[in-house]
Amino acid sequence: MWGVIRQLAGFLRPCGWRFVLFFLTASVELTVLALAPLSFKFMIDEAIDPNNASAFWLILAVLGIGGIVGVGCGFLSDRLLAKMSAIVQRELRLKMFKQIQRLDTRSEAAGHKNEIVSRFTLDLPAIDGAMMSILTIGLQSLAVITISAAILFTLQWSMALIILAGASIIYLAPYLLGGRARAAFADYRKGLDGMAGDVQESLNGRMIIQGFGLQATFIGRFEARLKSLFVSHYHKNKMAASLDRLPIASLLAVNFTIIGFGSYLALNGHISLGALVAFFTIYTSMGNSVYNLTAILPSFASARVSLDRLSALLLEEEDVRGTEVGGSGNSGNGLNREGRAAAYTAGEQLAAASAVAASTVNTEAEARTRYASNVVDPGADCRAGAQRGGFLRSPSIKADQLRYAYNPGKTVIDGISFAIPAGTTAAFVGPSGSGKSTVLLLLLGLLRAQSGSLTMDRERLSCIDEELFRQSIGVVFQDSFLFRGTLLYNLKLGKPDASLDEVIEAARQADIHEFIAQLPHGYETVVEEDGGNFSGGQKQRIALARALIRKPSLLLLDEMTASLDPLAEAAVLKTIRKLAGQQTMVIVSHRLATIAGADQIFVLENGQIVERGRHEELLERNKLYASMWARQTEGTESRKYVV
Ligand SMILES: Nc1ncnc2c1ncn2[C@@H]1O[C@H](COP(=O)(O)OP(=O)(O)OP(=O)(O)O)[C@@H](O)[C@H]1O
Repeated sequence: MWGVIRQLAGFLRPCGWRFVLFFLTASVELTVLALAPLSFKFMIDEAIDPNNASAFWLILAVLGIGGIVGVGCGFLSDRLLAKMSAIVQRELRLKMFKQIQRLDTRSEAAGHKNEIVSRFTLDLPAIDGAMMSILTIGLQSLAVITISAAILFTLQWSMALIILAGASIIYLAPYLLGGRARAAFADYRKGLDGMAGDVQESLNGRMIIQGFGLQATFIGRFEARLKSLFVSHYHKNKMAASLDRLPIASLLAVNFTIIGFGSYLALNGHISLGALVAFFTIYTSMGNSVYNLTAILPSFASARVSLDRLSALLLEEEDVRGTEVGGSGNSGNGLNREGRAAAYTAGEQLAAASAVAASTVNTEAEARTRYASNVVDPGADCRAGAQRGGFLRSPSIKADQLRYAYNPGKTVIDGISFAIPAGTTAAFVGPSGSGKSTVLLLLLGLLRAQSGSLTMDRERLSCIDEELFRQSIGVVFQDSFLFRGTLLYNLKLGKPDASLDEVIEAARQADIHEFIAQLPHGYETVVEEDGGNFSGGQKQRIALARALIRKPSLLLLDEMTASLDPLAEAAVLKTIRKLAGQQTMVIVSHRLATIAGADQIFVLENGQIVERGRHEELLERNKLYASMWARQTEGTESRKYVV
């Protein structure tokens, strides 16, 4: 519980003066609330019993003024709390969103999209709920209990002692159940993630499900999911109810003891009637507070699980960066410096991630750190006064003994070396899984080689400012994702300050302007989810225009014609051919017709370059490339639409 409170307190840091003011106003309100029952003692013993009217009015006036001040402070603290909750959620949402932007594109965490989404929809609200509970019910109850306990001790110490002993018993059950409750909450949350994944998958794949008549299979699978979710749901509810019920039972036992013992003391003249009434009133409000505290325990257990899940994602990010830190140097490395700093801040804020998360995450973290310690530091000796910005002209590229493995022991890029002169077109081809896309991600700086060096214009990639570097390159992936918004919005993502003329010029270059111009809403046409209102070829050309609008000095194309029909492919290739020679271009493709006109072709097999040269040279060599070409052109007319 203290771990959760500590972490939540850390989140409140951005609230600054608001938190201090909240604490002050809440303290005034709570002191008034806790002292109010004492007025009964004074009213009975000082006013009613001795029949003293002036004491009566004085006590009433103090009570009234105290009430007004207390309520006023209460209103103010409510407003402050509302603002603080909104601030904390805004900060956490932003932090998480930033983390997602930095996630290694191929990391395991990035693959679990539903779990990431549920961090926003389930975990952040759970954390908000716990924070609100602590700052309202929790704070109020604690203040009332502390002040009441002090008053009770001054009124009658032996009864106060019994009450405190009773209060400890009330917390015993939740304490003992805590671990199991946490496990039950985590299990249920995981089940919900799985269910969300099923729903999303069945929506995404509905064409295949319906086309293959798989509805019954998927309903069956969902029923199986619901069956296990039912068990974890029931278990979670049972634990939450036990956390609720056991304290009530203990409270009743303590009540019984207090009523009996208090009345016995009054009966024998050990305490006054006023003191007895005050005692019971104070005890009742204290009992309520004790109960209220126990009632928020389930939200603690839930918040604990949510904090663990948040930490796991943030630490996952830190791990990935950790590999990069090892892999790309430290102080001299401009790339991702800001990202690492942010990851560290986030890591610090959630540093005290619970033992549960820490144990699972750390095992992997340790493995990665050990792995990363073997990594060469290519960023350690950036040239003094080196060009740190983006490229003004097309860069030359040189790779020397590049080596990369996603997982320790499984090398995917196995010591490759190549040189691509400025302004030329190079292609990486090879069988599926040979490492083509990995090379592209290395060139993009989205992955960092564990050893070897990669230079652009003789400057190490790790020395080049990441932001400026990305601004100078254009990239088109096989999945040419279009975002929600208009076509204009999607095209301008490549260059937010582009004028309409620039947009049209890029669209013309990508051979998509004519098509857009004849749409009823032209560039203002709204893109449906997943670009559903455009064909694959149209999406590819829109994506190409998005890349071209920034006039990139380096253009990277990853399997961009793989999912196109021959006609669409021919159109896109015509566009690419026009672009050849204008900038350095790297194309990754397993369709050789796409790249046959490239200045250099590198043939990858099992992460190694096994052949290199121009199309004709490779055909003459009559090895892997030639056999791939023969297989792809077998029975078809030789494809002419080459780069
Ligand atoms: N995130 C990842 N984690 C672990 N291994 C990965 C990951 N991504 C790719 N790999 C592995 O790395 C190897 C190279 O993958 P890559 O995607 O670079 O190949 P490719 O030549 O582009 O394949 P394809 O033509 O099928 O797209 C493959 O064996 C693949 O299974």
